[in-house]
Amino acid sequence: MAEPLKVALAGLGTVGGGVIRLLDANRALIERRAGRPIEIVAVSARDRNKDRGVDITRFQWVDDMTALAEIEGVDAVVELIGGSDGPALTLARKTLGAGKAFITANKAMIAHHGLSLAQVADAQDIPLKFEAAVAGGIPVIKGIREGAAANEITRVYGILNGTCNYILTTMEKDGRDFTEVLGEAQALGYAESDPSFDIDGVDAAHKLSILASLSFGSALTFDGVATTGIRNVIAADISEAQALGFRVRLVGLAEEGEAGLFQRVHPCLVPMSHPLAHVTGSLNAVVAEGNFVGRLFFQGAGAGDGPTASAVVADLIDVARNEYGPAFAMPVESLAHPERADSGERTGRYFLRLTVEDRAGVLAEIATAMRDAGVSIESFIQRGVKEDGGALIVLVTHACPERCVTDALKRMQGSSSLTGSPMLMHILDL
Ligand SMILES: NC(=O)c1ccc[n+]([C@@H]2O[C@H](COP(=O)([O-])OP(=O)(O)OC[C@H]3O[C@@H](n4cnc5c(N)ncnc54)[C@H](O)[C@@H]3O)[C@@H](O)[C@H]2O)c1
Ligand SMILES: N[C@@H](CCO)C(=O)O
Ligand code: NA
Repeated sequence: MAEPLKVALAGLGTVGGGVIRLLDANRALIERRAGRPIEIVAVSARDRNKDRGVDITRFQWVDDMTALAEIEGVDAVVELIGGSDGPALTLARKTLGAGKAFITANKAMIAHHGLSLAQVADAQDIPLKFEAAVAGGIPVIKGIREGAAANEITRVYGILNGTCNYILTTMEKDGRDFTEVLGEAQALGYAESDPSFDIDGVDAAHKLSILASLSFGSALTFDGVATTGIRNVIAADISEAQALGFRVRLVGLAEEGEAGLFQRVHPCLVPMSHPLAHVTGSLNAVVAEGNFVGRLFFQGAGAGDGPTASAVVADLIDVARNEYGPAFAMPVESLAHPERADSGERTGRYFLRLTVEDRAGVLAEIATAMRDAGVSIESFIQRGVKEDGGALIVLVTHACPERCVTDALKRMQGSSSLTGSPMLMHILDL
C-alpha cells in the first residue's frame, strides 16, 4: 500500500471538527481517489478536554500548536485556528520553513500575508493551499485557478459572506431590522470570532482580494478594497428595493481594465433578473467572466462545518496526489502590479434613501442638489413615516459617474431637512 499522507491539525472548532468527521466518513473513497490514505496523526487546540463529538484520543495531542510543524513524519499541516497574525501565521511560517505542505481556511491571513507565504512555498515547490478560505465549500479557487486558467478574466464578483447574506435575506423575508436578525446569524456558527468582520464587510474583502489576485494575475492588495458593510441597511431599504424590482445583497466586486484595478465590497441593489438576487440564506455565489468561457456562476455553501471541511480535504487530496502548483497560479514575481482605479469615474445607476422632514421646500432642496451635481432622476418614491411625522424618500438615478452622486450628497450635508444619514447603494447592472 502507498505511504499515507500524514497530517497535523491545528484548531478543533467548527471546521476542524468537520475535517475529522469527513475523513472518518469517507475514508475508503478518499484513499481510492487520492491514491493513498490521508491520516491525521496529531492535533492541537486551546482545550484538550472539550467534548467535540469526535474522538481525538487516537491522535497525538500537542499543547503548543506551532510545534505541529516540527513533528517528524508529518507531511502536511492544516491550520483552522483563524486570525491574520499570531499563532496561525507563526505556524504557517514554521511549516513552510520545515518544507511541509500548508493548508488553511484562514482568509484573513492569506489576504494579509498570502504573497509572502507563497514566495516561501513556491521557492521550495511546497503546496500552500487555501480553497476553504474563499466561499467555503464552493470550489471557486480551483475553478478560477485551474478550470478557467486559459482565460483572461476581467471581472469577478459575488456574495462572499454567508452571515451577511443570511441577515439580508431574513430581513427581506420577515421585514425585520438588522439588529434583531444579527444574533440569530451569529448562533448559526458561520460568524467570524470578531463579528464586525462579517457585518462591516471585512471578511468579504479578504475573500475578494484573494479572488482578484487569482483572476487577474495581479499581486494581492487587501488594502486596495474599498469596504462598506450592511450596518446601515434598514428594513425599508429592502422593501423599497423590492418594490422597484431589486434585492439587496452585500456584493464584492473586482474589475481590471484600462482604469486600473477596482476592488469594492458594498451593499448593492441586484435586479431580480440576475442570478445573485436568488442566492438566499447563508449561501455564497461567485461570478467570473472569462474572455473565452463567458460567464461562470458558482454557487453553494460558503460556510459551515461540512462544506468548509469538504474544501480543506479536497486540498489535502491534491497534496496526496502531488497535484499542485504555485499558490497564486503563477510565481509571485510574475504577478502584475496595476494602479488602483478611481471609483469616482465609475458609471452606474444609484439607489438613494433619505429620511426628511415633511414640509414645503424639502423636495425642491433635494432636486436642486441633484440638478447642481448633474444627476438625473429615473424614479422617485415618497412615503409618510407615521412614527415621526417625517417622510422617507427613495430615488433611483439614471447612470452617471459616482462622483456626481457623492457630490449631490455633499450638497445636502448638514441640511436641517434631513432627519437621518442618507443611504447610497449601487445598482448592479451586470
Ligand atoms: N466556520 C466556518 O464556516 C468557516 C468557513 C470558512 C472558513 N473558516 C475559517 O476557518 C478558521 C476556523 O474557523 P472555525 O469556525 O472553525 O473557528 P472556531 O472558533 O470554531 O475554532 C477555532 C479553533 O482554534 C482554536 N484556537 C483559536 N485560537 C487559538 C489560539 N490562539 N491558540 C490555540 N488554539 C486556538 C480553538 O480552540 C478552536 O479549536 C478561521 O480562519 C475561519 O475564518 C470558517
Ligand atoms: N464568516 C464567514 C465564514 C465563511 O468564511 C461567513 O459568514 O461567510
Ligand atoms: Na472555496
